Amino acid sequence: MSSQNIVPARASATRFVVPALLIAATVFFVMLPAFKPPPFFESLLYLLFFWIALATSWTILSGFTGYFSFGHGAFYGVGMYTTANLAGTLSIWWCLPIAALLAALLGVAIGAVVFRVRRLRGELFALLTLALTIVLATIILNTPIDGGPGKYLLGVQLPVIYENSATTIYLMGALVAMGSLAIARWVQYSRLGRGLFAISDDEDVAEVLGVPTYRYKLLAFAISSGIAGVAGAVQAVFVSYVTVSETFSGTIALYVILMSVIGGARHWLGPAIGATFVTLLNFTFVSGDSALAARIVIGLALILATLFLPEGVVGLFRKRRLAHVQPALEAAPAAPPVPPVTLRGAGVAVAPQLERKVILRGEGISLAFRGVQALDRVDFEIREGEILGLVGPNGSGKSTLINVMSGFYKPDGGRLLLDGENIARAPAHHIAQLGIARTFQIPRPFPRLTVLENVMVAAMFGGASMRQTMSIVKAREMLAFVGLAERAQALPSQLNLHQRKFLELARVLASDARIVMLDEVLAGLTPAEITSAIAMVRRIHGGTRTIVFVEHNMRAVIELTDRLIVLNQGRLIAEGAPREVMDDPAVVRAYLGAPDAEG
Ligand SMILES: Nc1ncnc2c1ncn2[C@@H]1O[C@H](COP(=O)(O)OP(=O)(O)OP(=O)(O)O)[C@@H](O)[C@H]1O
Repeated sequence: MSSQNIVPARASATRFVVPALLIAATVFFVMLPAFKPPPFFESLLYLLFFWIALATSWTILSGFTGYFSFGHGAFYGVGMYTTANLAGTLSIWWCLPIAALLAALLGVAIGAVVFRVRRLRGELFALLTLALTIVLATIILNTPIDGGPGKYLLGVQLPVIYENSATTIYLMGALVAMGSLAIARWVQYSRLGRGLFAISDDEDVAEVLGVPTYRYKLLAFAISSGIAGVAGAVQAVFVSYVTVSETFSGTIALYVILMSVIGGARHWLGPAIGATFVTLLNFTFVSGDSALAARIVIGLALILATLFLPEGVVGLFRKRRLAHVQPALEAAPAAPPVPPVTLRGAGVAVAPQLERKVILRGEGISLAFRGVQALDRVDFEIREGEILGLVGPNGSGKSTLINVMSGFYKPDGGRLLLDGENIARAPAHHIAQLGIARTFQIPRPFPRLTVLENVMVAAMFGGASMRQTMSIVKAREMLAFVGLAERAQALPSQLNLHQRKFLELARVLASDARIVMLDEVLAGLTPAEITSAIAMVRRIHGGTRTIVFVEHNMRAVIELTDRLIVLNQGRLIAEGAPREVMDDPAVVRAYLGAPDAEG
């Protein structure tokens, strides 16, 4: 799936083939009425266009971003009723943009509230959109927008472009469908798309890597609902009688989901393939008077697609491509080779450390989780170019502190000063863009993006803030650095734990972070892998990069770090040169679990 998202596929000559085909198809459909096809053919094509536009619009939000909407009928309905109410007084050419705008505004208004709440993902989001459709239908039914009996559009004057106004509707449908395909394709391969696919895979990680998740989701919602609005606006003229029961019936939402899932919801062309399949099937069976048979076949297709084609029909081609590179992936070494690096001896003179500039300072950082005081007025500083060890027994607050510094959690109290600016309440993506990057204790790669794409996201959205083409170069460079060049096209599930940890390292490196926070990067590794990982951390440091190193492996801590801070039960209990700190009686007591650990 994901290998088709990737930019290099577009960097070749084929980059221009698809847009040229889209333009050619648009010209073909616009010219078609000149050849006088039978009227039923125009109607059939119009229906096809309508479903292509609607299913494609659904995919931009739900397929790309992973926020499944069951309420797409609401945005389509806004478009329907915009035309139904305005077409008597305004030209249809005005109705279409107004419908798009109103539907997009509704999408943004809902998103502005819903996307702020982390909980409202998955099935909760789906239920909410369903509820929204019901609320909207009730409002429209009980106000002059509809009023109850429905709205007739028989008096609407449509410009005649060919011989009759029916062809004008066909033309509008063709343009909306082709336009929606062009927009979906643009979104998929753009920076926005890169962010949306990352959000779909792991929204929290996307945010921590620098993707402005809230803004991107709103944008996707606006584009998606805007297209649905225009499709509805044209459909109103096509059906010429608009009722609440028809417009807001669950069928519309169900059909677009069905079409997208069958065709492939994570690809711009997937919904169009699904829409073509379902519409033609419906047409064939209904014209043969067997609507029930059509439903059975569509249902079966959905079951088969769910079972065997999780990426839809488009996934068939994608799988073949991945299978093509599989032998090369298998041939790659199991563990990335790391050049021998001379480890620096333990303990570094304290005086030069103190002279280093403080780049991040925490003052009184506190955070409690339902009664558990994970961090209790912690004061600390991180100095430029040092490797700072952050240690402490299990549950002492190390990961929580990393989470606070990366913006993953907001502290209850205290200040976090980066070059003097308080970033304690800044969004995580902003902190990433300021050059603070982190790895996760248990690696969290984007599962459906390739290894290369995973690193590209960090290069594009982190401190480096690169353009997409440059991010490929950077990602390749960083994968080579950590020894994963051969695995660039693999999916993270094809990597072992050691390699997944190195993938996380490649991500923080690609982001050009000033401060790199490594959360238990050695946990779960074999002794040989630990040696290679320690060498890698040393190489990443390169004598200048600032690293915060959270670790339980004391050999590694002593070997690597310039300075240590020790947490116990959320409090900072010691700070200083590694060996001195480890000999500190308070630290010894904390590790041995003595009750008076604060000593
Ligand atoms: N999201 C959360 N919800 C509730 N409690 C939490 C949450 N995150 C951390 N805690 C609690 O906060 C305390 C500190 O946890 P934290 O994970 O920061 O410790 P740690 O030092 O990283 O531990 P370890 O070395 O085992 O990873 C623990 O008591 C933990 O249970």
